[in-house]
Amino acid sequence: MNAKRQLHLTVLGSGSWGSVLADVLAKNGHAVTIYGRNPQEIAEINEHHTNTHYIANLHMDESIAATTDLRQAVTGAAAIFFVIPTQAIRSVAEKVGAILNEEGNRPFLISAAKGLEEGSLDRISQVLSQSIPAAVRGDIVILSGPSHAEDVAKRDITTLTAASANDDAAAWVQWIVMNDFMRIYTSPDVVGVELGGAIKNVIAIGAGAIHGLGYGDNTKAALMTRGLAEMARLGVAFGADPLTFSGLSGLGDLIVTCTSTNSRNWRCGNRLGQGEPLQHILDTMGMVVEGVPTAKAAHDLSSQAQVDMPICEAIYEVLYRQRPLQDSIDALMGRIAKPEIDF
Ligand SMILES: NC(=O)C1=CN([C@@H]2O[C@H](COP(=O)(O)OP(=O)(O)OC[C@H]3O[C@@H](n4cnc5c(N)ncnc54)[C@H](O)[C@@H]3O)[C@@H](O)[C@H]2O)C=CC1
Ligand SMILES: O=C(CO)COP(=O)(O)O
Repeated sequence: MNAKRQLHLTVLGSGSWGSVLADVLAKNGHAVTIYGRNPQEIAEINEHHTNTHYIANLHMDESIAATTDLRQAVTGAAAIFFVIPTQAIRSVAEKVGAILNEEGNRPFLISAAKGLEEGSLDRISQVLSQSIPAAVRGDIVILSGPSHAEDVAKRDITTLTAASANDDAAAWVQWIVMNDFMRIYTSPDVVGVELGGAIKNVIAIGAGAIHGLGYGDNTKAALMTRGLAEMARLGVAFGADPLTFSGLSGLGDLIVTCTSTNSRNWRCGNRLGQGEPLQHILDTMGMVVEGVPTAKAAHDLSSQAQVDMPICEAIYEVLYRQRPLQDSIDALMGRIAKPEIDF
């Protein structure tokens, strides 16, 4: 991998995915800076090359420079990876935009986060393009797919999709991330890739919840397959290619998130299914559970666009309307009979 030309790449977010992605990029031969807001964690990365709260057993590449200084992090970067929770992206991106306006390095912007912004209901590429003017940045690329940080840290073979309106930008990201255990595909379908990554987190809360309630494999398969139909229906309403949802950022990520105890969304659902209150789960998870705010945004978006998403709606009602889980499941099963394919 060291045959690649060394680029200065910046990762914003020193949580589990940011730390592992920074490590992959550094091991690919690039000069990587990671930005975080927690001084203790940044000091731990610089001094011990670990980030134990977020990712156990990872010895990060010792060339990685960690900083709490956003200006230092983004100045001179060829690309900036946004790997912070969706709801925080706009505020960080606006600060990045102001810095780039003065520095003028015009980096590519890569989102590796998955969610919809509450209130605006925007996808992350929309948040980035609104917050950072086109004159001070390169193209926007979405990097998404089945990739639990814990498994990537172990160099488990992992596949992702790099999606951009500009094929060359997607191919560039493919080139900088790909190595002997990371295989990256490109896609022009930004809307489909982003909506798949966002909605699979909501469905994964449902998958955890049915597990916590004691349902078995048939129910899990039903939830995942009908959940996939819902994300595709939403995507098609916003111009996505329905085939994208059978790809890595749709079905692929749905599989990994709905079937793994590594998933924070699955774990949140599982604990809900066992009767724990949502707020207590969120207060003690210690990491982001993207499906919770995205369930609210998906509820608002599907209502506005008049897209039928009964499973996501049931999960929204459990999370935000205190509807008992079993009652929501019974209501789903009591719906009118219908054909399977109904775009
Ligand atoms: N963990 C994983 O396996 C994967 C996560 N993702 C996505 O990546 C995004 C980040 O997830 P994780 O790293 O797992 O979350 P995490 O909860 O492990 O870490 C989040 C990090 O963001 C930081 N942060 C939060 N608000 C911030 C702000 N305003 N400014 C600066 N930093 C801020 C936190 O301090 C923390 O370091 C999410 O959208 C997630 O869905 C995508 C693929 C894999
Ligand atoms: O997106 C992910 C894996 O691809 C991570 O999912 P969780 O946020 O549920 O852990």
